[in-house]
This record gives sequence, structure tokens and C-alpha cells, in this order.
Amino acid sequence: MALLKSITEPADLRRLAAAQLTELAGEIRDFLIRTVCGTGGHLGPNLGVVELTIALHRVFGSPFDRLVFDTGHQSYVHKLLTGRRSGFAGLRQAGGLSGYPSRTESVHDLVENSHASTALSYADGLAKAYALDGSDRRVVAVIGDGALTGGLAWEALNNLGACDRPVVVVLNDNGRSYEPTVGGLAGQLAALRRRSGYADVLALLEGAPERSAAPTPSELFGGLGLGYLGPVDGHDIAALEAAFAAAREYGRPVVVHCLTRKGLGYRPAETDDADRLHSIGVLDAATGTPVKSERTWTHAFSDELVALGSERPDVVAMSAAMLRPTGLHPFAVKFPDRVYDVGIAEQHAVTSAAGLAMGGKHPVVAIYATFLNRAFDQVLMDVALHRQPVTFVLDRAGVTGPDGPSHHGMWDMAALGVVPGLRLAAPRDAGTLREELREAVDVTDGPTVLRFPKASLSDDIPALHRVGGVDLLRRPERPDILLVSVGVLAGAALAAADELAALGHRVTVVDPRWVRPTPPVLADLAAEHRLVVTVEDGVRDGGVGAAIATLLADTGVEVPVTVLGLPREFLPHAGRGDLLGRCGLDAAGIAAATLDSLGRIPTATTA
Ligand SMILES: Cc1ncc(C[n+]2csc(CCOP(=O)(O)OP(=O)(O)O)c2C)c(N)n1
Ligand SMILES: CC(=O)[C@@H](O)[C@H](O)COP(=O)(O)O
Ligand SMILES: [Mg+2]
Repeated sequence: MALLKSITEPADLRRLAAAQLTELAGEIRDFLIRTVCGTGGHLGPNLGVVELTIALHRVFGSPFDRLVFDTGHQSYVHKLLTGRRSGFAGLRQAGGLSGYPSRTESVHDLVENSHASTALSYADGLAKAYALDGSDRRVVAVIGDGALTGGLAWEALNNLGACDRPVVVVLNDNGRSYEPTVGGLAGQLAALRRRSGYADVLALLEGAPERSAAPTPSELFGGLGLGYLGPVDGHDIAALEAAFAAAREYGRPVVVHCLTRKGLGYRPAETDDADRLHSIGVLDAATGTPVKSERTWTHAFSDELVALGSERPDVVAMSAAMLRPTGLHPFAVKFPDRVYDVGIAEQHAVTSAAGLAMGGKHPVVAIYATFLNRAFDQVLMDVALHRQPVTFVLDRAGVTGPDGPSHHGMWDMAALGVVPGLRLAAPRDAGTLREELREAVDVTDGPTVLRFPKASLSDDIPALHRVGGVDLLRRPERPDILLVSVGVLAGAALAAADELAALGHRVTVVDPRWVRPTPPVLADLAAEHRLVVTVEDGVRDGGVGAAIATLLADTGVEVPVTVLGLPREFLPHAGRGDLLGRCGLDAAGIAAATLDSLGRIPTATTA
């Protein structure tokens, strides 16, 4: 590790000889395998960009020249080369290194958002700003072939193709998102990958007559007005440096097409046909096998969807390049012609689902809660306006944990709560997940949404009985507090009720199940208590609890409501339980907030 330890800033790279660069690449791979297997993270993607990142930092002068990493999951090597090796022991842990670029960590980092397909737009804007300042700073956007399937990237390419600003687009083409990249673009890139090597393309660009018979370097990009250099061997540092140096002087936007291999240098990743160990938990580094495997909410959804698929031939499934992470793979195996992977294209996924519904199908769009944010208009105007029966299954809802602020799925219940005709359920356990999924696909006149966390499953929580669609989980004699728990927080709510009961309080606990729109029966239940407390793992403002307070106000039920939820903040990366506790959404926090509210109820109204 001597060479890696000697690199504290990119300038240190430029004094290394070629042989040392190869040795450094080996040290970086060893370091990544050893540390990321111990912490979890994006091992496969980062093993694929070792040489590419070394070459980038040798040719471009970060932070004067700006490097923008699309999605940012492949920025570990960049972090190692910019002085953050010592932080990797705490990767993606509370107070530790972020798994994505972080402006507070380094001046070399720019974009923290882990949502794909944004880098080219940032680059376009940065280049415009530098052009206005008369600066000759270069802007380099590193984008994967998967991220290039996102529509936003093509909006940016359309603009870049018409300008003469010095933007370098480094296309990190490993042929995969998680799975092999899909769509017509994948075919085009595959054709380009099969072309001769980089030197041939340079000769072509220089117009050497013997090359004139070859096709133009890239109809894909050239046709848009962008330069194209490549394909380049993405693991040959000298070739990469030559291409980047040519790109740096190109004078207008140019794509450098780099061919890389995801997971290179770690056999379990290189041989993993699923997703080249794209995003891993803690692994046994020697074998590449997970240290622990547990049954999660995703498994419960996956199994029930397969069962539904056998009963309902109209049910089809859709993913935005995340077939396995969202649990759709078993459905795809059993019903290969009824599952669609549209690439990293959530907006297209939603509107295409509206089309499928108009065609008589019932699409189930499986997507991480945070990634649906970018398709809000499509849910609102393409699905709900037309009252189309599309079911959205939002995995990673609530606090996800290690992936940090742009991954927490905390906005859905507030954002989707304003969509007319949309119904949203928050199951509390596997049993209610199965039940509510079936209820959702039976809805024929509008969108339905289910949301559940990135978590292992606990035991099912039985209901005493159901009233107005709401499950009563606890119902003491002469209750004084109504505790409304949303989804997975039912366990914490019941534990809080136990703590309050030990202090003599009598707490009714209910699970609304379908939380948007607000079940009217909650007004009747509230009227029987002297305090209502709502708890949800979604943003508090405009969330479920706020809507319940509005219901009570609209129906004249004058019972105080305490709304507990996530703050309107970007929450850091940390353990999920730790973050929920910090936000007062564990049993102790719920009990304390309830006692505090009780203490503020004027005694005149005390029963
Ligand atoms: C909008 C959005 N959808 C989905 C994801 C999940 N995701 C993270 S990385 C990734 C694959 C990225 O593939 P690529 O851009 O080719 O990068 P590679 O991992 O191959 O280096 C996906 C789908 C995301 N980050 N953002
Ligand atoms: C970068 C990205 O968006 C995904 O790779 C994400 O990190 C996966 O999250 P999970 O590990 O929770 O599936
Ligand atoms: Mg890729």
C-alpha cells in the first residue's frame, strides 16, 4: 500500500512513472476489496474505474477543472486519490465517509445527488458559467452506460451538441447497469465497442485515407454534433491519458468512450452474472458470499407478486434497471413476457405503465421510493388524470440508512398525498403487505401505491379487529390516547404504548393501512380520546399525520393532534435504526413526545 499511502492529492499522481501507476492500480483494487467487503458499498462499479480515475486526475487539474460523477456511486477511487483513504473504515456509516461525493468532505467533490443521469446537465451549466467568466476551466462528466439510458442525459446531450464549450463526457461503458444495459442505446454502444481500437479512430479523425472506408466514428453522438473519441481500453492508463489529453484540447463537447469491466480484479464480482456485485452488504472477501442473509420486505413482495401473476394474467411488472433489487426477478423468470426493464428511465416507466393500463393491463411498477420523485408529474398527469389502474410498489421507503440523503424514501406520502384519486397503503408487516398488494391490483379506477422499508421482516402484528378499513392493534378500556401508526412503525408504536401504560396511560393503537386519502373513521376514533398522536417514517410536513389533523379540523373533532414524522431536512447516511431514533420515531421517542403533549393539554379538558 506504499504507493497509495503516498497519494494525498491528485498532483502526487503526476510524479509517478507508468510502472508505478500499474502498481498503484493494483494497490487500489486490493484496498477496495478489503475495505468495501467489510463495510458494504458499491464494490463492482469502483473496481471498474480504477485506471479511468487515475488517468482523469493525471490529465485534468481538479478542482480547477471540475469532475462530475454521474450517480456518484463510482467515486471511491476519486476519494482515495484526493486524500480520503483513512476515512474508508467508516464508509457509509454515521459520521463516516459518504458513499457518494460530498462537498463537506472535499473541494474535489461537486454533486452529492445519487440519482442517475444528472451529470451532463450539471456539466452543461458549469461550462456555461465558466464561458461567461472567460475561464478555461474544463468540465468533465463521468457517466455510465446505464445512466445514459436516462432521459435527462439526452436533454443535456441535445444542448451540448449545439455548443462550443469545452465539456468532456467520459462514457464509462461496462455494458451494465445492474444487469446488462437495455434498449436501442445498448445495441449502439455494443456496435461501437466492437469497432477497432482507439488508435484507429484517431487515424480516422485525422482523415487518414486508408481509414476512410470505415463508418463514421459514432452516428450516435456525431449526429448530435458531439465529438467522439473511442472506443478506448478503460483499463489502459496510457491510452486513457492520450484520449483525455486529446479531449481536453478538443475545443467543443466530446465523448470519450471508455470500455471497462465492472468488478475487474475480484473474481466473485467478475463471475457474478447477476450484477457484478454492484451494491453489496458485508461480504466474506475470500468467497464473495454475504456474511448474513435475511428475509426482507422485498422478498415478501416478490413472492406475492409471483402468486398474483399466476392468478391474474393482466398483471405485468415494470422496473427502471433494478429488476433484482426491487424483487421482480422471480416474476421475470416465471413470466418473461410480462416484465419490462426500461433502463434508468423512471418517467418513461410511469407513462409507459399508463399506456399498458390503457391497453387493459394492470402494471405493477416496482421502484425505490426516492427514484419515483423524478416521475411525480407522470404519476399525476399521465396516470391519475386518466384514472389508470397502475400500482406502484415503493421499496426503500422511509429511512434507508447508508445511502444517505438522496436515497431516503421520505417524500412519497407527502408528495403523492396531493394526487387526486391516488390511494396509498403502508403495510405494517408481510401479512398486510400481501393483503394490501392484492387490494391494490383490484383497484380499477386510479393509481395505487404500496410503500415499505429497506429492512428485514419482523413477525406479523395481528389486528384485534378492523373498523372502517382501519386495524385496531390495541384497545384498552376507557382509552385516553389514540396512537395512529403508519406502516412499519407499528412495532415502535406498540412498544411506546407499553411504556405509556406502565405510567398509567391507556393507549389505543391503530394502523390505518390505506393512509392516503385519510380514512374518515379516524375522526370517530379520535373523538373517543383526549389526545391523538400520529407517527410516520415520512416527511412530517404535508404527511399522513398532517392530513389526519386536517380531517379532525374539518369534521369539528376538537382533540389535539401531535404529528410525529421525519423533519423537512436532508438526513445524513447512518444506520436506519439510529436515524429513526434521532428523529424521535423509536418507542422511547414516541412515548416522550406523547407525554410532552399530555402535559400541555389544559387540565380543564382532562377527563
Ligand atoms: C434515477 C435513478 N434510478 C435508479 C438508480 C439506481 N442505480 C444506481 S447505480 C445504477 C446503475 C448505473 O449503471 P451505470 O450508469 O452504467 O454505472 P455503473 O454502475 O455501470 O458504473 C442504478 C440503476 C439511481 N441511482 N438513480
Ligand atoms: C447507487 C444506487 O442508487 C443504488 O446502487 C443503491 O445504492 C442501491 O441501494 P440498495 O443497496 O438499498 O439496493
Ligand atoms: Mg454501466
